[in-house]
Amino acid sequence: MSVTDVAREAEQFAADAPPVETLNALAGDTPLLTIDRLRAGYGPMEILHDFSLRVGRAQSLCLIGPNGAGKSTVLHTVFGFTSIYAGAVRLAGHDVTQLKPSDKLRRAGIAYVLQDNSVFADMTVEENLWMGGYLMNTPRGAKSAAERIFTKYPRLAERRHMPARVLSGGERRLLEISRALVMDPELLLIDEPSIGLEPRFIEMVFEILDELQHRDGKTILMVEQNAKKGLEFADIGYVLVSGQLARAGKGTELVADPDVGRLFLGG
Ligand SMILES: Nc1ncnc2c1ncn2[C@@H]1O[C@H](COP(=O)(O)OP(=O)(O)OP(=O)(O)O)[C@@H](O)[C@H]1O
Repeated sequence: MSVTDVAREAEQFAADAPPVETLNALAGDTPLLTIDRLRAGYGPMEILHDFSLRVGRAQSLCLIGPNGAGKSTVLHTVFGFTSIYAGAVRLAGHDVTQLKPSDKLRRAGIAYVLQDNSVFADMTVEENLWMGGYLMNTPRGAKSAAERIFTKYPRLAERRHMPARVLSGGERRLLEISRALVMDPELLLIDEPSIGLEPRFIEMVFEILDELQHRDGKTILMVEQNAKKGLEFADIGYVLVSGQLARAGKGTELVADPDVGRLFLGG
């Protein structure tokens, strides 16, 4: 099948959006994040069209889909980086649609781990963590949060006085995730956790995410270019095509779905 055929078939796939009842059933009785009929984009350019999403407390949801489908734009929108033309974003029933990113972090308990390498390379590991608490009222709060994280991740503790630039790729990603944990968020938005990492570090990152979800009760909304890995990890998978929701199901069910496999998991 040619690339054009795949693209055409993926578009047809998108014409069949799942009903909101399916999204509700997947998220269970206590949705933490609810997105309803969202239209959002950048300036005048609408990227997400009538997009809805539900993820329950302490659940994980992975967005997959072709390049440019708008997966990262969903995360940008939840965090407050896009223009929202219609629809609503709610966290635990509270409307957070128009909250700015600093308030998402400080008041709503949403943290965002960016796709790009975002460590402050010339700062130490410890200083990077303190930066995660820059919105706290006192530096002491950030410092004690950093100590909590060092107890949890000895790998970072052993390197606390080293500049972040000397860390391996996996350690950098651990530091980025940890920095987002300083404010003790309830919802973690993670863009491409495995991008650019060697296989052994990919496993490490997914183990950390698993622990955050299942031990610490964090809710995770992520985008993952390694779609199979992301769907195997997540409770819920959504397939996004051209800014529209094309399919939603349990992650493991989507991995086993032959259409999803052929069109989005490389066969
Ligand atoms: N900050 C921005 N300003 C303007 N347009 C943007 C911005 N970020 C993304 N876009 C556009 O929005 C569209 C969707 O991009 P997005 O990054 O959300 O897709 P994606 O599904 O995450 O893609 P990929 O898998 O390639 O990362 C693209 O056409 C992109 O050019």
